[in-house]
Amino acid sequence: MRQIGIGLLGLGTVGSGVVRLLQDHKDKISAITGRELVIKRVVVHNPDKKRDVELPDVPVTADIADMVQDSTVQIVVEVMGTIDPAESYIEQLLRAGKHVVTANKDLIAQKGARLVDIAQQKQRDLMYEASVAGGIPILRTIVNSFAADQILEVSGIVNGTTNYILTQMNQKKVSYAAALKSAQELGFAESDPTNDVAGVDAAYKMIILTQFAFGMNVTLDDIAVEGIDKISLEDIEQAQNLGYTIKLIGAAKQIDGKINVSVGPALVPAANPLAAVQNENNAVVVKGAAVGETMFYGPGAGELPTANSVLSDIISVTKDIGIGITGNTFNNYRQGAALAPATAVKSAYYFALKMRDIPGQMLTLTKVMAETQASFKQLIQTSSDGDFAHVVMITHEIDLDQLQKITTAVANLDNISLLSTYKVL
Ligand SMILES: NC(=O)C1=CN([C@@H]2O[C@H](COP(=O)(O)OP(=O)(O)OC[C@H]3O[C@@H](n4cnc5c(N)ncnc54)[C@H](OP(=O)(O)O)[C@@H]3O)[C@@H](O)[C@H]2O)C=CC1
Ligand SMILES: N[C@@H](CC=O)C(=O)O
Repeated sequence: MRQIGIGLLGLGTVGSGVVRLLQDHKDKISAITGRELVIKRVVVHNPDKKRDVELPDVPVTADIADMVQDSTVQIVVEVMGTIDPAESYIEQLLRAGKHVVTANKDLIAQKGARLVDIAQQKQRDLMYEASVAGGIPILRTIVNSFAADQILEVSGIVNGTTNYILTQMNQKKVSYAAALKSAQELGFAESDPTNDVAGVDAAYKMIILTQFAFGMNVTLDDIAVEGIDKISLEDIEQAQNLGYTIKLIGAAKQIDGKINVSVGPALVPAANPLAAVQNENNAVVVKGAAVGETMFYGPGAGELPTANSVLSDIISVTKDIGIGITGNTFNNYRQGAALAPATAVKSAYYFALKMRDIPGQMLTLTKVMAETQASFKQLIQTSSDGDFAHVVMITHEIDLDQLQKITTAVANLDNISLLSTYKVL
């Protein structure tokens, strides 16, 4: 059987999973592709590090030139992460005639368009299924199965680390710091987890999803991004008492023909299926004009689930090589949609407030709401410790301008302070 030479750029969590799946499912992959997939070379940061996968006789070096010049390698799997030097490495590999499969959402979200152009010029494949929602095959599903539908919204939980942290805080009352440490140990978090907890990793995934769903290129500057780093155990408990779970939600929606993209924590009602998505699992809801609402669920991070998505790309590329059709872009949908203005974006909001327990406080709050032309869905006193009362207010849908006005007005009140604000789904 003819061989396809695979090169690995990175042999950490995902790279090790790719090796394991290639070794464990060798025969099935050969039966499906008609080729024997053989790892020919590995490039890592530190070639002397002990690995927990065995690759006898495969050269492991730290120099990208070794990979670029290796004529036995046809497909390179980039699972090292970061922009610099990954962007330059992939460019060199494509220009040298290699096909590239990557799980690197930072890179695809920020530099994808340029790399896609290079791949097309060189008639090479560049695929990145694992870059969004780890083990859920969402990108290929949007390309293939939603091709004829008009997508109205793509939203959900697209970061495994933050969902793991929030689940641990919710179910086991584990502290934020301890839950993050455990997500790192389990291999869900990025090597620097700042982007995970700040919502930036989810925003990169929403950039890619927006490109696939709406054919539109957005940048990080176009997205309102908020992370989970300020969420306390008290916030989580309070939400739970009211029948909600706090989740980090990414959403790209069509509003009057324009697109809004956001990432931030939201209170999800217990009856919403997203509330049941636990630990490192992700769920992506795709609403189509024809199909209605669909939801895709599965592990959003971790060694083998992510490696499975990488392998699905390797197999696609292998098939393309076999029938001589390489160089088609992963997603070729492009349209000139515009961004929706902030005032078009509406949601219900939750406000947790602490107020001095003196007469007239609820009236003061009601006045703020009336002046902002906003209305309450719920206004509840949740506790009182004598001098102070804790109050939760949930509004009907308001726009971002009203949200800002309420927040500013409350900040100017003497005896009421705002503890936290969250969107409510
Ligand atoms: N972990 C996950 O669940 C998921 C990860 N991803 C993405 O997959 C990619 C890899 O993630 P993950 O496996 O977790 O990362 P790891 O940190 O576990 O592994 C990174 C690997 O890249 C190597 N590496 C780092 N810098 C360089 C460099 N300059 N030159 C050569 N090799 C380098 C490291 O080498 P060495 O081992 O010698 O240090 C290591 O083998 C990232 O883009 C991540 O965002 C996507 C979906 C899920
Ligand atoms: N750090 C990411 C890994 C997968 O993309 C996450 O936690 O989702």
